[in-house]
Amino acid sequence: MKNYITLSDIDHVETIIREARSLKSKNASSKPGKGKTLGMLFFNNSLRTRLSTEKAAKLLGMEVMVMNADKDGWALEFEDGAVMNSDKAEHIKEAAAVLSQYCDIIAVRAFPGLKDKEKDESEHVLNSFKKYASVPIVNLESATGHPLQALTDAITIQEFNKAERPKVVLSWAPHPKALPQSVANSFTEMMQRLEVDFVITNPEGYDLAPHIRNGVKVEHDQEKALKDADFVYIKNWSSYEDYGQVLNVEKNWTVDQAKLKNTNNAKVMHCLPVRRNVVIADDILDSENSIVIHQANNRTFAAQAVLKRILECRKE
Ligand SMILES: NCCC[C@H](NC(=O)CCC(=O)O)C(=O)O
Ligand SMILES: NC(=O)OP(=O)(O)O
Repeated sequence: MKNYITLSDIDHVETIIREARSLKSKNASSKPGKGKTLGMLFFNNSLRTRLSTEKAAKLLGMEVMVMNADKDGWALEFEDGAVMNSDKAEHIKEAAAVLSQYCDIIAVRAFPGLKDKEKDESEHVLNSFKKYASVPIVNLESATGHPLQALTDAITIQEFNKAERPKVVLSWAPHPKALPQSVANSFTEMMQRLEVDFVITNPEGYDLAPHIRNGVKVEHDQEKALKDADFVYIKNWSSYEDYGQVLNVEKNWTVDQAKLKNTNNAKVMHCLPVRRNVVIADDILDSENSIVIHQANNRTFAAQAVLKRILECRKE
């Protein structure tokens, strides 16, 4: 694996899930990261991604440097040929080249602006790092995807699954802020690569991008969609059609125990952080149905499997 920017960087999803689970089950003794440095740049807040990726890198023997790039670094210019006489002090060309001398892998979190669809879809931040850095790039959640989260989610579903072909439902939930589609996008892409029956449920106006859905069934009736579900993944995202907007939704989409009634005693997942009683009710989060804490733990092993692959590829 050269980079981990989108799920398409994984050839065989089952193999890397197996590897992550095996890393989880034993204390890694080999340290393929010895003498190597991971640099992590955050343009947005994080708890899990930041700490689980740092932990994963250290388990592999790596040194880790973390920077809150939005607060502590120079404001970066990404446009080629820009006349930098305003607020941007440093160009990505220099920043990425310099970082590549300090780090063996660069990991970046950069959410979408949610104003300009084309700009967000071009993934200009991640792709500029890829273009101007000379080391591998890892996506820590970008404008359109969160592939480390999706790998975590696949591991978690496999661990809890009892059915031959489980029914997995991605259910949109309300949120006061406009959030990225990234988590929902990567989860949707990942589910298409697993042996599951996958359904998305969201209000009208909230359908994910057609190239992400790729023919996946969208059921606008949440109750219908949840019927017989084995796993319910709950997540808010802002509108794709009315790009980045929070639309008026009449029905109550918050998931609570009453809504799980017709499921197959579904396990409930969320990437976290979750706003209690807006996205998911307390009566789920504090119940046996919730596997969100277990899921968050798997972030470490997903990151460990990905970093290990990248380190091994660099050695060849
Ligand atoms: N990586 C996990 C989720 C990150 C982000 N959530 C948030 O920004 C929530 C913030 C809040 O609840 O105010 C998202 O949905 O993509
Ligand atoms: N799930 C996740 O990415 O969490 P953080 O935003 O806290 O990193």
